[in-house]
Amino acid sequence: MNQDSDHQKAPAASLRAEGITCVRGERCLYEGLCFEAEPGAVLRLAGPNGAGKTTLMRIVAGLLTPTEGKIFWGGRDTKELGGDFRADLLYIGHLNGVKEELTCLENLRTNATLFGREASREACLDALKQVGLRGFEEEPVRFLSQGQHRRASLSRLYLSEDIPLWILDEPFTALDVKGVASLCRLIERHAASGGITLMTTHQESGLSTPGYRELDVSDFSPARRRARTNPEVTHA
Ligand SMILES: Nc1ncnc2c1ncn2[C@@H]1O[C@H](COP(=O)(O)OP(=O)(O)OP(=O)(O)O)[C@@H](O)[C@H]1O
Repeated sequence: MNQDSDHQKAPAASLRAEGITCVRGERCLYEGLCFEAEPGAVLRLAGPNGAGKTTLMRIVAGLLTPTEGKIFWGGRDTKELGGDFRADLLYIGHLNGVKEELTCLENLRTNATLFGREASREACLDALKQVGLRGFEEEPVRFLSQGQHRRASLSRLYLSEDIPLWILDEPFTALDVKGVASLCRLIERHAASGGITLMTTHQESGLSTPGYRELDVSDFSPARRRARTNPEVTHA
């Protein structure tokens, strides 16, 4: 656990997507997509490139409005919850979200401040140690390798174990074997304490937690739906 114990863990809530339809450009990615994730769930979004996994994570995080459908947190519409929902989630996109010109330590502290959270120097140093970046704390992020960039971004998780919902887009990309293993352990620990992780990855991670399951978003594509309702249609 991180040593910054000031943060109270928010009460566990469940996450539910109901009837999500999303049209991007000319294309309908999915229709009537639904899922429910209870406390302790690790839900991996699966599907081929372009199926709409990132899009769905952005919809859940409130960064994108679906064509139809709603997201519920603890049974309440996240649009109505607004800031109360945003305070309960941490979103790490595949673009890393770190400022190149800032050092690893400055990135962590600035990020915490942006989200209205306290993060002592000691807690930040500990988080950097957890991701193997001890010794790089004063290094501007632009001098780091791709995998170290990823680690700098993921170090935020170690300061966010009390945040109940993690949304992680391709968190394992560029990580070495040890980095993948320690991220798996962290996600498993988050789940064991009632947190929910919504994530996507194209690589097998070896995540092992009772709440792990997968949702293939392409199962909700219009072509698949048509094939289900009319079994004569065998291909998209
Ligand atoms: N801003 C946008 N405007 C229009 N279409 C977009 C936009 N962003 C993404 N798309 C389209 O939406 C579709 C889904 O993209 P998305 O990034 O969600 O897929 P993905 O399943 O995460 O793919 P990958 O596995 O390659 O990361 C793609 O066809 C993409 O071209």
